Amino acid sequence: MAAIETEGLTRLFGDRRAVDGVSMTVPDHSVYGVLGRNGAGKTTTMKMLTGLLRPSSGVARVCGVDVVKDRRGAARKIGALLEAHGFYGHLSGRENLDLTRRLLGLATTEVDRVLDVVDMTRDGGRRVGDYSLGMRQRLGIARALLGSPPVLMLDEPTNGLDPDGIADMRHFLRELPIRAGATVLLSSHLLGEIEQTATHVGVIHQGRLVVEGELARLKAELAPEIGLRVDDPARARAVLRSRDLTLSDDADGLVAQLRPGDNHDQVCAALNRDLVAAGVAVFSIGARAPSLEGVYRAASAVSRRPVSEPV
Ligand SMILES: Nc1ncnc2c1ncn2[C@@H]1O[C@H](COP(=O)(O)OP(=O)(O)OP(=O)(O)O)[C@@H](O)[C@H]1O
Repeated sequence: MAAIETEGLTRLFGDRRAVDGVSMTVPDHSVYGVLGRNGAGKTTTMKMLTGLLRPSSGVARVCGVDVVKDRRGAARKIGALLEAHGFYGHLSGRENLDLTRRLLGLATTEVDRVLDVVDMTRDGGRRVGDYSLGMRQRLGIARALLGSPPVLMLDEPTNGLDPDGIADMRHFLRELPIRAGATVLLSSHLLGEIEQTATHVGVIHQGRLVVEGELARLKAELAPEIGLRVDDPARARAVLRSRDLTLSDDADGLVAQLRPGDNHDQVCAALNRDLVAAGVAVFSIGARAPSLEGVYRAASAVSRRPVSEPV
């Protein structure tokens, strides 16, 4: 059984379709990354799954439990890190966790267990007010882990962290299914973030799920690409227009998408010959490794932004 399954999940705000007919499948024990621009509908989707928002239509099941018919039952399957943490700064991390533990009626040993999972056993006795943002984020995940929910839902888990904190958190997220024995659903507007942490990806664009699947498989299915750096991209575009290629821009220059079966080396040599013959200086030309950016570009056909920028 899938950890999360939705069919035609839709949420309207007035006549605005924030989430529009999303049918997604999050496999058990995957790290599933929901990728989309700001306002794409990621948070609204997560809120419907956790029972914070009611769907306008459609069905969603968490570990087989329907989120509308049994909102509490479904919510019990999920540990979520959604918004501001709301920790008490004057209490220690351990004391903060203990408050939630008591509310949930769990054994006292739960606090030690979750602190251990997030590698914060040593810092558990310190005041949360003295924690770094990254530590507070980990404490938020520790709280989501209380009671061992089978699904963890993390909305933009690296938001606001510094580069070291981001690297640590990404490493931690990759290990989370093993450490916590859970399925992880995380959202991000950063391609690199999903690429480095997720086993599966779903791209949401304007409320719709435009592509979904195992990341490695989606990459493998991509048409091969050639990256070009030239002195005059506009001229190069004009020269290459005669060839049957899809051209787009990226941070480093131009990207030419080949047809399945095309031979990289031969196409590279031919493009190089054409460009040089037309007086365009070619700084570099070569095959590009299939990337999530390619998957995103192919799926939404809207992103022409550099890979380092948020989608
Ligand atoms: N309570 C609300 N009332 C009206 N419109 C809303 C409400 N919540 C979200 N929206 C709108 O729904 C759309 C989707 O928002 P959502 O927060 O789900 O996007 P997101 O992908 O999570 O973006 P971000 O990364 O910025 O959080 C946006 O256009 C947003 O303005």
